[in-house]
Amino acid sequence: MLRFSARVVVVTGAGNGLGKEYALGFAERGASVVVNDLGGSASGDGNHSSRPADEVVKLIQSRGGKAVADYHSVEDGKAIIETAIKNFGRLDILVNNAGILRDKSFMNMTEQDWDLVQRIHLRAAYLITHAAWSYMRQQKYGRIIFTTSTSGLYGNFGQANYSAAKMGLVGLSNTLALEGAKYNITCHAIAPTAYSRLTQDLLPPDAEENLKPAFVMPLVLYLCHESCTDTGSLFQVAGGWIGKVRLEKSSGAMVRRPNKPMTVEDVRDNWKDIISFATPLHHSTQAEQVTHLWDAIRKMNNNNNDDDDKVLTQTFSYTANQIILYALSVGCSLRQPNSLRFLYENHEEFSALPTFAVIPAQALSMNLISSGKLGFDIDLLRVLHGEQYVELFEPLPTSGTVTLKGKVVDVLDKGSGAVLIYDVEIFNENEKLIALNQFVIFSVGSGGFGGKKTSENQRKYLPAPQRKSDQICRETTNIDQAALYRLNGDRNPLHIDPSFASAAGFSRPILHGLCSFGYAARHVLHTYANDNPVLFKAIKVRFTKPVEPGQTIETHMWREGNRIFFESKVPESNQTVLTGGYVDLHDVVLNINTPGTAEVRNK
Ligand SMILES: CCCCCCC[C@@H](O)CC(=O)SCCNC(=O)CCNC(=O)[C@H](O)C(C)(C)COP(=O)(O)OP(=O)(O)OC[C@H]1O[C@@H](n2cnc3c(N)ncnc32)[C@H](O)[C@@H]1OP(=O)(O)O
Repeated sequence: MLRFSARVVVVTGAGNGLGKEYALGFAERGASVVVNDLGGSASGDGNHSSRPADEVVKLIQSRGGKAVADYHSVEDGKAIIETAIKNFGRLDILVNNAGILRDKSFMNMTEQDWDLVQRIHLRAAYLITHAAWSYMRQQKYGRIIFTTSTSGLYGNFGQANYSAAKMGLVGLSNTLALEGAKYNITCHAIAPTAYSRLTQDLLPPDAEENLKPAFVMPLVLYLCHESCTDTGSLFQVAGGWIGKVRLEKSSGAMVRRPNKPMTVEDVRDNWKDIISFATPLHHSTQAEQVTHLWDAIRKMNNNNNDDDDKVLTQTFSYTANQIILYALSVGCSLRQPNSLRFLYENHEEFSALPTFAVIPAQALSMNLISSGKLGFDIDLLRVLHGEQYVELFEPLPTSGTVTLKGKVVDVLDKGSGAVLIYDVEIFNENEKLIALNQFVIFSVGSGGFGGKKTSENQRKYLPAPQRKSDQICRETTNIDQAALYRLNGDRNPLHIDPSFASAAGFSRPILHGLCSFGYAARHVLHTYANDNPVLFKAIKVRFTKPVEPGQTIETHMWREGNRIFFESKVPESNQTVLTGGYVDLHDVVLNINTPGTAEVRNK
């Protein structure tokens, strides 16, 4: 049982409804409670009375609990906090609950209606929280709840003043969560719906039974318990249902073009992308949204290099056939029910596997070698695929013509070899950037030329967490896997010709790195996204050892939020072949209920 012994709680507006329920709940679990209530009317007009607060205090005391009444207006926030300090010597929890309504259509709303609601909800929450803050900071502990409303989140006719004040509280809670973090002060906003004197005229007849304040109280108590260290969240809660609410942003569009004036027509022409939620973004911190913005600006500015003779541009056309061939070549099979969408062009959700993005990009790689833009000659006998990064900005089209722009990012001297890093961007028919690839190619024995050793432009691979993997997916490749995969366009003889493979130092032809990459990506997508390609955002991996066709790829996965770390092993050789891998998802949809269960789909 979660207890609040030795904790001191202030609940504002605790004479009735939700506030009363919170006060009773805290007291029952051992807290000392300041029951604040001015005893005013729902509109804030008329006389005040000490009765509501006194009755709640009496009820608590009759049940053996500890409580004192406080009759100050929430506008006297400091005085309410002093009641807690004077009576109980400290303050741990503040529940901002008091409120009034002055509902009127916006047309008829007076300045007084507006100001009073702002004062009681927003300004008073500032005043009382500010008074509590210094105590909480000093003792390095605090739990704060702000009461927002679905009227603010979704709007509500006749509540312009209330909606505005309630959304103000969400912003206040978000920022205080950040400022309080290092002092162990957590802040949350809740949007409750409950039957009370404030809402009785607005709710349907069966609301009293189904929307009891008692169905909101347990969430507030849990958020205020010392064991709950989450902070900065917004919850909707009513009738026993609780859900977290977050902001969602469309993936949007960079409508500005390098060195061109930005016009109204640019906005009109990109409107579909600006408002499309096909691949929504969820930024949980300011830093995430700033990074996203600057990435978009940087990408746009980089496109300025169109005339740069280092950029290789070409188009690539494909049909559903290539989408299906690719899916088959990285292990998709009708044995897996969810794979039909990748294998059948008439399936209603026919889609490209997200890692299909490497196929157009690979076509450009081959031309890069012959274009002279590398600045040096490549010997296919020496090159091995070293690392790969793919990021999608929207799902790949299932047919059409895309434009590719490839550019060498850096050449590194690694001693035992040279490392070539190049980016390939993919644009759709509307010239929108839809995918980014970064290839890292290792040229064995070409190092020692005195070049730089690292590049800040190289996408970093990331080590897996130091714990046993959360999930494992295992699949055996076919002896003809490379023979099939090469039909996608990478006709490097290393993958089919025994004498070429032998000259390159291998006992037999090896699998394309991008083929094992496709398998591992499928494993993650299957396990954490229910094979839904729309949830895919980005992937990075390093190829550490070759895989031979016919061997098994066993992918170990660790989930950290929406990032899935992974490594792949080949049990037959007992070697780790892919390391430092991660897949970023827009959202996680777990496919396997029991953590750690191996999903075996041997052919
Ligand atoms: C434009 C051209 C287009 C051509 C496209 C053709 C693409 C395809 O057809 C080719 C393929 O698909 S090949 C198949 C897939 N790849 C493989 O099998 C490679 C497996 N990896 C290896 O064998 C070794 O890691 C190996 C050999 C890569 C490196 O091993 P070592 O030499 O033992 O290196 P090590 O001593 O471990 O490290 C030395 C420095 O190199 C860095 N490094 C290591 N592995 C790397 C890798 N995979 N990618 C990038 N860098 C890598 C290390 O970090 C180290 O650098 P530092 O000293 O700075 O830490």
